Amino acid sequence: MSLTGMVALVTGGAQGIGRAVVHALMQKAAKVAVLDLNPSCGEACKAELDAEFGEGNCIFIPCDVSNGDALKDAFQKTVDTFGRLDIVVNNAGINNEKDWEKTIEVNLASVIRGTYLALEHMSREHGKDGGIIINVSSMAAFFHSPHQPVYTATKYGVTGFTRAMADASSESNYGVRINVVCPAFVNTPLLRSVEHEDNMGKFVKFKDDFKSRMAKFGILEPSLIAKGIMQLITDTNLHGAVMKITSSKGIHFHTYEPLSA
Ligand SMILES: NC(=O)C1=CN([C@@H]2O[C@H](COP(=O)(O)OP(=O)(O)OC[C@H]3O[C@@H](n4cnc5c(N)ncnc54)[C@H](O)[C@@H]3O)[C@@H](O)[C@H]2O)C=CC1
Ligand SMILES: CC/C=C\C[C@H](O)/C=C/C=C\C=C\C=C\C(=O)[C@@H](O)C/C=C\CCC(=O)O
Repeated sequence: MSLTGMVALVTGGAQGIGRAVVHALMQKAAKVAVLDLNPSCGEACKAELDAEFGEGNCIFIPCDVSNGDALKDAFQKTVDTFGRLDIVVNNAGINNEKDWEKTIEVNLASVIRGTYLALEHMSREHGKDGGIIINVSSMAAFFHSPHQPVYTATKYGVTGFTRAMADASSESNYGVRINVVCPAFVNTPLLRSVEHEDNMGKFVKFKDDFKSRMAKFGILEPSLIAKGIMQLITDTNLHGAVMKITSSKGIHFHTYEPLSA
């Protein structure tokens, strides 16, 4: 599947996993809207991408995804700028057990909002041509993280919501493929937040245990997660897929037991 001329929107695209996904998309000639809370990272990211791929192929939109109006405006600005929207990666996420309400807002509520906004701009039910949505969960949705109970809850939620929306898309003929990716530990600034009481709250006392888990399970590079997400985007057979990415098994898929009472 060629991405030439397609338009993608990536939340949290200025660093980490999102930055790697943005680069991979532009390598495939997609145009990209980078949404991020961090203006300095965002501007630097855009400057680097303009230098590598030429101007006019990406825009940076300062946006707090937990602000519903700002997120809605950012989607509209993307379509106003590039004329269409084909791919949405709801990637932005935080690790904050101290301000756990914020974690729910960013990691779960904003993914739900981003999915619904994506459907407004891509679904046949809105007279559009279809598209692809990728939501970013975590292996925490399979190996709950005892030191991140709320983060874990949000990632279970993202996985369940995405699977349900994939079924809804099929049954309603939205024309939109919807998949979720569940990475294990990845070498990004987020991972380093386990050291900080501002992020971990009362769970910071377990940081050595957390780091032992990281050592045990291994630490992945953002480029591998981007590779997995590009597979979810370009393989038209993948819909409702739950991709897991771990050091032990690499890119693979979770299969669930058939539904039964
Ligand atoms: N790093 C890891 O070990 C893993 C990360 N993930 C998930 O991958 C996603 C990306 O995480 P990383 O790249 O590791 O984090 P990161 O902290 O390196 O990058 C996240 C980006 O999102 C932005 N962001 C944060 N809050 C935002 C908000 N409210 N609005 C807009 N942008 C916001 C940040 O400014 C940053 O540029 C998250 O959903 C995270 O939960 C999943 C599994 C493992
Ligand atoms: C601050 C960092 C925040 C989040 C990082 C990430 O989202 C959280 C990940 C939580 C758990 C990761 C689990 C990874 C598991 C694996 O890699 C599996 O391959 C382990 C396989 C078997 C383990 C069996 C066992 O020994 O228990």
